[in-house]
Amino acid sequence: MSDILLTVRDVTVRFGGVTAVSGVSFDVRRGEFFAIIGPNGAGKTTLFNCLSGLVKYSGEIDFDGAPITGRRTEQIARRGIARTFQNLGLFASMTVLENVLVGRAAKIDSGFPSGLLWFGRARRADIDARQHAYEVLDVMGLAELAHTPIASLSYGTRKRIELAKAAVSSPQLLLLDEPVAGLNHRETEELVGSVLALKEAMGLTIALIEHDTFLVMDVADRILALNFGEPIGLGTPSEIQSDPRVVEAYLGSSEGARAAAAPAAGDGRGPDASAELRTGGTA
Ligand SMILES: Nc1ncnc2c1ncn2[C@@H]1O[C@H](COP(=O)(O)OP(=O)(O)OP(=O)(O)O)[C@@H](O)[C@H]1O
Repeated sequence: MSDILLTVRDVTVRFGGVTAVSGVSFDVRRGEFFAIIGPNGAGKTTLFNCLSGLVKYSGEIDFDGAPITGRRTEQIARRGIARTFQNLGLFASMTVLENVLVGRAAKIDSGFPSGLLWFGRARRADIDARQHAYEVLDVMGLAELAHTPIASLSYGTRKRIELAKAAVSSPQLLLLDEPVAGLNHRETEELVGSVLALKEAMGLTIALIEHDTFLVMDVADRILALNFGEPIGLGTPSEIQSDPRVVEAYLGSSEGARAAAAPAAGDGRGPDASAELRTGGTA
């Protein structure tokens, strides 16, 4: 089995006159925590939409040794790519467990004929799904909320339920689209803790889009930086942090790039732009 789970080769997306993603190539290794950063409009969400089969693109994407280019969203989900979105997709009147089980349904082939002919098997699948949903909630420390209606939970907890819903399909690759947007410090820590616990327990590979660069530098194994749809840097957090092109994109000036390349902060030669990137400068 190859060490590489996902390969993106020369992917380009155009919307009319706008090139949202331009010639992007990268690999994601099995078990890796991979992050995509970039200023507003850099093409991050569009790139995720390519991975989920939601937009048409030129180029090639392979997942787990086979092409997924041209595949429909449901086919890609069944192959093992799950995703959270920026907006919550939960049913407020349903319980936590019921919502999480909606995520499991994406994985199960419970078409009418098989449900009819294999009642015993379908019932078994339902029991297994519930058990697995409890296990996922338990890993996240949320099992006691299983029968609580979503409507009575805080926004931060709902975000974690959204995560459980994506994880319950036992994906190989979990795509997280700005999962901590709108969360306070404590809620952010809880959500990141849940992501890392799930990654460990389920052997997940994670790809994350995130504006909070401090968080990205803290959790990612490798980072891809985009600007105006183009890849401008790919490497470890420390490589990205000291990459003049990345710093320039964030600060919008070559002055920033020079400052980032400086050997140390506070040497009297200007602002420490790499510190800005480290501590969560606006993405
Ligand atoms: N459906 C669409 N139709 C036309 N243009 C689009 C569409 N979706 C995205 N774009 C444009 O493509 C570019 C990239 O957008 P995208 O949302 O991928 O960026 P992003 O990095 O995710 O931004 P943000 O951080 O603000 O979410 C932008 O110029 C955006 O306006």
